[in-house]
Amino acid sequence: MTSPIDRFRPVASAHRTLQELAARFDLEVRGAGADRTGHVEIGSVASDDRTVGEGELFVALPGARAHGAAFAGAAVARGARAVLTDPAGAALLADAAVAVPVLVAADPRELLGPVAAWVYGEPAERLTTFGVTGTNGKTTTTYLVDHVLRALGWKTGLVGTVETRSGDRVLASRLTTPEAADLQAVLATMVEDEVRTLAMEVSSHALALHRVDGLVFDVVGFTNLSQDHLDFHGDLQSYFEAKATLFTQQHARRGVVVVDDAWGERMVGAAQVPVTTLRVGPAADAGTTGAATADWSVADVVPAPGGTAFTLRHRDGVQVRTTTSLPGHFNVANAALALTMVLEAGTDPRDLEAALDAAGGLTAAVPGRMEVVSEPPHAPRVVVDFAHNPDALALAIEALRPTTTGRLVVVFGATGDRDRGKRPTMGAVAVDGADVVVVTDDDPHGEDPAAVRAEVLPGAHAARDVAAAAPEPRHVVVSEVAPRARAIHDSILAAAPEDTVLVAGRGHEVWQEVAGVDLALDDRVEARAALAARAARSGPSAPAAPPSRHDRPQTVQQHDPKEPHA
Ligand SMILES: CC(=O)N[C@H]1[C@@H](OP(=O)(O)OP(=O)(O)OC[C@H]2O[C@@H](n3ccc(=O)[nH]c3=O)[C@H](O)[C@@H]2O)O[C@H](CO)[C@@H](O)[C@@H]1O[C@H](C)C(=O)N[C@@H](C)C(=O)N[C@H](CCC(=O)O)C(=O)O
Ligand SMILES: Nc1ncnc2c1ncn2[C@@H]1O[C@H](COP(=O)(O)OP(=O)(O)OP(=O)(O)O)[C@@H](O)[C@H]1O
Repeated sequence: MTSPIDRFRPVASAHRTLQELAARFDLEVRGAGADRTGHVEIGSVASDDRTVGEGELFVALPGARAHGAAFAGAAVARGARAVLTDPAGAALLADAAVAVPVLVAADPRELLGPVAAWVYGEPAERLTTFGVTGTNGKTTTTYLVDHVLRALGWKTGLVGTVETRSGDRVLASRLTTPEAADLQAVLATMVEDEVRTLAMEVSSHALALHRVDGLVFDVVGFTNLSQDHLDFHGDLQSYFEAKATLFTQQHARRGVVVVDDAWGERMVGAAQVPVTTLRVGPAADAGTTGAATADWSVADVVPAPGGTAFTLRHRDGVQVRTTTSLPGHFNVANAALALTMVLEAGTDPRDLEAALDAAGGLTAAVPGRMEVVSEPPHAPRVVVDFAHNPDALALAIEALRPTTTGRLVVVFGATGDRDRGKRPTMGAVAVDGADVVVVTDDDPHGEDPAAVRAEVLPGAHAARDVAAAAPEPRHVVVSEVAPRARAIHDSILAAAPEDTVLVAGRGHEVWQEVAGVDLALDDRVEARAALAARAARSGPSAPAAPPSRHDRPQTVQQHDPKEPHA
């Protein structure tokens, strides 16, 4: 039976028997056919019944919304030959009299990765693997690692928020870091596709939920830590601790840590694997602040044709000079981290510099990350970015300020049903950096969009009043406009050609979840429609404006990459 959810799955696999599986992982066997496990072969593993194919092991996990055992019957109907579950799941299956053997473990979530890796023949061992964690910069750094590896001539694989790629084959991602069974199937597919390297994002959710168990990365990287995801982790310390588990022998052989913030220093202290430090420093003093104490530092950051040039220098004198086309000082940090990770994997710095020279520098385009939709002189500069927490929003604004000759306009909202604490702070940081702040909706999910905006606005209003009363007053305009497409449209139409309009928070996303329904909404599409409307307004020779959807959002099927649901 074909899978209703697209995913990578290897064509061939080791075909282990249930008897071998039970012996290898010390599993109790119950249920129908428990005495014939030596004759039952499994070729692949799934933890969601909607992805099950013929001859699979279905791992039924207890979850926040359901117990996977509730879907075991459907999984067997789709071809599952056995079920692995916990004692509670086994009890449910005994009642349901499921017609296949049931393997029982105390915590099958912890076993899922190692079991899948074993079934697929430990594919990660045949790849050079890079894992990136941190609050901001995972996607960008992962793309940059991939870009560097390709420049070096490797056939590469990539796993992250935007897409999953095995060589030239691409699927849109549902989670930033896939569930363990799906991840191991991706790795096995990459081995079949003769991919040699993996660059992958590792979210804190993935670490807490054992999605990367069974995978030991050759090199892991840490970008930074700031407030996000506290709805899941509770507090920053727990969030940090989840990230820190990546820097243990269970998950990594060595690590690279950006030590620009205190969390980086703490990560070095917490790491249980050898760690190399990288200090990029703030834009003003890159390469000087604390550079002497870090293994690698960044120096000589200057504007260059097509981007920013910088030197990554080891304290023993070895260095690599290159350029990145991605705007913003934080992207120099992402680029430096990507280079350091590749160097830590054993690449010769001279080979790296030569490969980057031949490739024209770090020119990776990252969808929805500081993506420039239009440039002056005839239209305002419009930039779509994924910044959806206070730190990222502040840095995205800061990155655009030096090159904005007019007003800096920021259109953004906060996510519903997620970390409420960051809402007023986002309002405040937007006002601190911009001239015009338009508060709109992000993904409201199940929350009333107006109620989410009402928690962002007090932060914006308070910061606006402080700015107006300062010795050198700034008069920031704060408004509330919804729905989001209207906010984008109105802001672009109102902007002067010398202004910059930053549309922040949703980046590459193409669905907006409102009251449990996903609406088609792509900030880049809306921005282009508004730009075309501007062009049509300013002269008869201008191209006709495509219709904007801002008054009539289209209802579509469920799928939302940032806050996905299975
Ligand atoms: C907190 C969290 O991450 N939860 C994820 C987790 O949910 P859960 O364990 O509670 O599972 P559940 O929905 O109760 O279902 C129980 C079991 O039944 C299975 N099931 C469920 C329904 C069904 O029809 N058939 C079926 O087989 C499920 O696959 C699961 O194994 O497993 C589910 C199945 O894979 C995920 O959909 C769900 O993602 C939730 C919805 C989610 O949005 N996660 C986000 C927050 C997330 O993980 N984000 C990070 C990135 C964060 C960032 O840095 O921005 C990510 O790595 O993507
Ligand atoms: N090194 C960085 N430091 C701070 N902010 C950054 C950094 N890199 C990117 N950002 C900002 O964070 C946003 C998200 O970047 P990116 O998608 O690369 O990070 P991420 O860690 O994958 O995010 P998420 O976990 O939310 O998917 C960008 O759009 C940009 O505004």
